[in-house]
Formats: sequence, structure tokens, C-alpha cells
Amino acid sequence: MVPEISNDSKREVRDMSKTLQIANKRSSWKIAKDLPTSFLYAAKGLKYAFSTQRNFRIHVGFALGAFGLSFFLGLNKSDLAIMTLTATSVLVVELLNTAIESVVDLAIGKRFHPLAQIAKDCSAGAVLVASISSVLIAVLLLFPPLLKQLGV
Ligand SMILES: Nc1ncnc2c1ncn2[C@@H]1O[C@H](COP(=O)(O)OP(=O)(O)OP(=O)(O)O)[C@@H](O)[C@H]1O
Repeated sequence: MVPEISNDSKREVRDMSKTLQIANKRSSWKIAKDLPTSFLYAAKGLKYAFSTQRNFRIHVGFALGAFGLSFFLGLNKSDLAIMTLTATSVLVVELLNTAIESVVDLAIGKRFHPLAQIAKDCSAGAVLVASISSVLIAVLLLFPPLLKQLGV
């Protein structure tokens, strides 16, 4: 049987989460004042990843190549949607990997720590898994029409 939660407890949890939200906002060095400013910060993140992360540039190159080939081969809408999801998911994971690396470096600096190693290795592993799956999907979707186009 699920124990009943009193209204007082619910109110307490609501108040606490409100206080935490305010505290979180206040502890941030700078807060985006509106939506365009939030987009600007996101664009800055993309610019940072593109200019500093070789792997991110490689993934962008592959994504553009795959899109070009998809349009050239006339992939149908659902295949194009799958290609889009696949290519962007690799970029998203790569961005998160960059964020995790930065947070780990912020927390520990140049010191060695086994947990920092686990965080970075798992994060890199996530990029690898996403990349392998995107290559598999690209091969599955692009090879048949490509072979047809080449008359093989
Ligand atoms: N502070 C640390 N403590 C322990 N091991 C670390 C630490 N920093 C890095 N490492 C190890 O070194 C590896 C490489 O770290 P790095 O920060 O260069 O990540 P990377 O995956 O090479 O970065 P990128 O994604 O930019 O290529 C990590 O995967 C981890 O195994």
C-alpha cells in the first residue's frame, strides 16, 4: 500500500523546490535576461566546440557529407528524418562530452583522479557508440540507392 502524503508535506516540498530554484539562479554568475540572449549563449557554445574540438569538426563534416549525399540520392522523407536524427545525435553527444570534460577540468584541474578518468572515458565512450550507430545507419540508408545510382 502506498502511504498517503499530507498536504503539509506537499506544500513543504513545493516551497523547498522554489527556494532551490531561486538559490540556483542566484548562484549563477550571469543569467540570460531573455530568449535571444539564451540563443546567443547557445551559439557561443557551438562556436567554442567547433573552434576547439577537432572531433566536433569531423562530425560536422560527416553530417554535411551525409546530408548532401542523401539529397543527391533522393532519399524519401522518413529516411531523411532518420539521417537528420542520427547525424544531430552525434553532434549533441559530442557537445555534452565537451561540457563534461570542461566540468571535470574545472573541478579537478590538472590532478589525476580515478573518478575524473571514469567520467571522461564514459563520456568519450558515449561519443563512440553514437558515432558507430550513425555510421551503421548511414550505410544502411545510403548504400542501396548509391549502388543503384552507380548501376552496380
Ligand atoms: N584529471 C584526470 N584524471 C584522470 N584521468 C584523466 C584526467 N584527465 C584526463 N584523463 C584521462 O585522459 C583521457 C583524455 O583526456 P582529455 O581531457 O584529453 O579527453 P579527450 O577524450 O582526449 O578529449 P577530446 O574529446 O577533446 O579528444 C581521458 O579519457 C581520461 O582517461
